[in-house]
Amino acid sequence: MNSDETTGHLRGPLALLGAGAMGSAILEAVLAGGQIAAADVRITTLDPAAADRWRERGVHVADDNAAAVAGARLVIVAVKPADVPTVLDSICAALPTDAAAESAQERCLVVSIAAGVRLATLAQHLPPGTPAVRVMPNTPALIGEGMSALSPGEHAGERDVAVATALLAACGQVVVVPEKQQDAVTAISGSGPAYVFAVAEALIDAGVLLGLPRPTAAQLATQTLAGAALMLRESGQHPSLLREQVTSPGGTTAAGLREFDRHALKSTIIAAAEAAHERSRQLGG
Ligand SMILES: NC(=O)C1=CN([C@@H]2O[C@H](COP(=O)(O)OP(=O)(O)OC[C@H]3O[C@@H](n4cnc5c(N)ncnc54)[C@H](OP(=O)(O)O)[C@@H]3O)[C@@H](O)[C@H]2O)C=CC1
Ligand SMILES: O=C(O)[C@@H]1CCC=N1
Repeated sequence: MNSDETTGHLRGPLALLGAGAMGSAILEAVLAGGQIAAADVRITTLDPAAADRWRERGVHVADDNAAAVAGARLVIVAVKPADVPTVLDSICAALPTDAAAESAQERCLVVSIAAGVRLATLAQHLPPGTPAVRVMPNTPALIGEGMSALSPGEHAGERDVAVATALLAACGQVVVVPEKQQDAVTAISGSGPAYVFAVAEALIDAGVLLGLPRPTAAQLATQTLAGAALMLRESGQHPSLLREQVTSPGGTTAAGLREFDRHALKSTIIAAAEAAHERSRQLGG
């Protein structure tokens, strides 16, 4: 197997195909958590500056995707959804075939984080029997505060799920969901950080409009979002209850929240999630 069940350490080599925003965030988290050593990681990138930065960190930058995955025990596919079939086709010959992977030690688990791309599509472009897991992570993985939902494919066993879970636990919280829920997950936690950052931007701009210096507005908005999010998580209370505690009778919050209702904020957020859900379905073809 490719994870130590007692320590959660991953056994390399690990290949990361697509060291962009999300792939890099996962790699940073796994390296920071000590789940794997940099020397056990291979990446591919066309960006010479990024290649130099990773090399300085001790990560091996392979010449191409096939070279990166040769002998790997864990492959993370983090390219754009449309590029997944081509990338898988390019590594197929470098992966163990079902017959060749005689022991669990030799199995190579493929983890795809591509939005919308279904397990059936992964299977079509991988050697028969290759264990695969579909995952939807999010960028707070970079600081170990991510949310990942994973769905195991037909050939992924308990040990493969344990390996994927060990990988993603370095990034934050992990849940296992049926694949049919992945488009909804993408709409909520995958895209969710962007919704929150958009709210942060609006709150900062509002502070500036009301006369605050921008750095002060940014500090107030950032700590308010962080504090509220932590309170929500740590109290376990329903958000409506926490909102009521802020809303003094006849006070400022009620006046502000009335504008949320007037401009249909809740419907807007639901519509945004529905649009993201639909886009995830489209990306899956
Ligand atoms: N960003 C996010 O919050 C999340 C993203 N995802 C998923 O992660 C995947 C990547 O998204 P994101 O990180 O945002 O996108 P990026 O564009 O930042 O990353 C994609 C990376 O893949 C590289 N790449 C392109 N073609 C190849 C190839 N043939 N071989 C190896 N690398 C290649 C790109 O290099 P170059 O730029 O040089 O073309 C780029 O570095 C997507 O499938 C997305 O759905 C999932 C959850 C959240
Ligand atoms: O925007 C996207 O398509 C990716 C998937 C979820 C977050 N970012």
